Amino acid sequence: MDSPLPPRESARFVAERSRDVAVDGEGVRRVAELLLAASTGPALRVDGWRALHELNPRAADEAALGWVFVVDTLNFSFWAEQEERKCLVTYKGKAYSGYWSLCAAVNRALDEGIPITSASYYATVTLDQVRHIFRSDTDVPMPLMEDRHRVLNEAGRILLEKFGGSFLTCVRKSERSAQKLLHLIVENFPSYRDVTQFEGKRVAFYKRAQILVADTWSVLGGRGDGCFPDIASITMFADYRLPQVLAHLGALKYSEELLEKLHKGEMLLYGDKQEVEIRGCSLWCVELIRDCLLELIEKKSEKPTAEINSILLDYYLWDYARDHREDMKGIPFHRTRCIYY
Ligand SMILES: Nc1nc2c(c(CN[C@H]3C=C[C@H](O)[C@@H]3O)cn2[C@@H]2O[C@H](COP(=O)(O)O)[C@@H](O)[C@H]2O)c(=O)[nH]1
Repeated sequence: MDSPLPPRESARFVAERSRDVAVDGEGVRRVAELLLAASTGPALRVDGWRALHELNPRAADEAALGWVFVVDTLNFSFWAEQEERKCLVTYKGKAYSGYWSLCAAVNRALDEGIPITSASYYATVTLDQVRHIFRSDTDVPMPLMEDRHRVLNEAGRILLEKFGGSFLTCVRKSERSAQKLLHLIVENFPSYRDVTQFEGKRVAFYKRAQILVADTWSVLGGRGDGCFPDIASITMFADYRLPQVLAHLGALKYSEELLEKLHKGEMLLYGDKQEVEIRGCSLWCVELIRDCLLELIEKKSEKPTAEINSILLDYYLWDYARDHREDMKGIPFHRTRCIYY
């Protein structure tokens, strides 16, 4: 079977043919201007990954990479049916929701002496143990618990068989190429194969594989095994939060028909035409924002504190969405239940 279009080309293909979602040029420019103001600050830097997020590993070693691998293997589908009734995990006195509830549960397990980041453990962890490790403080469990159990066993078994149980071994096989690491991940780990089709073409957004490469780069601070000269070839990660914040900021526009569907909370299936249009246009939108931002920086002839790439823009916008949850209430996110994002 022919290999799918890579993420950036997939996004361009979808954006050029999309009918219910469109990138707004004026909105793109406004977001680029918002990011320009941040471009000299701590946020748009690889070190922000650790500095701005207390749950991320403090170290930059093999264990920290093991943490990143297991977290990104489970980094999907945290949205709650009802916003006011959701999974919460309290860690060191603070309650975390969504993606952070996953990180809090992993850290809580490690503190309880459960080796949840060791492949030899999660390759054979049982469903009951997974339910205990990712238990919620509320009566609302983390979504897709059975899928989480299945992908954990699968990823653990493959990491043991092919990489001696160490994600660092997989990273070193990439020989410091982000693209090679991306392909090692999707070729070896089936749950990362975020591939669908649009108008007869196979398209790949590889959301969890790309964020795994990005988090590998981040946890290693872009140094040593994490020094990827081609890291700028990684695009934003097509999840359900970025489209929402891009629509909120006016860079993405939905058709009336789609907006009505989203407001009603209707589910979109993974691979539905409109779901692919939302993800593809969001990815393409961030590529255009990056191009516009680099032009603005050039004009201001202000040297950015560090290299600006789509990963850092994504992280910034994802954090922005977290910090502006209230303001974004009027803009619905799309509801898809899957293991890919
Ligand atoms: N585009 C993009 N999507 C991201 C992330 C993250 C967290 N990663 C970084 C963030 C801080 C650390 O530095 C991590 O490196 C999670 N997600 C996705 O969001 C959804 C969960 O959202 P909510 O329900 O609100 O928690 C779900 O699909 C999850 O897969 C990101 O960064 N970008």
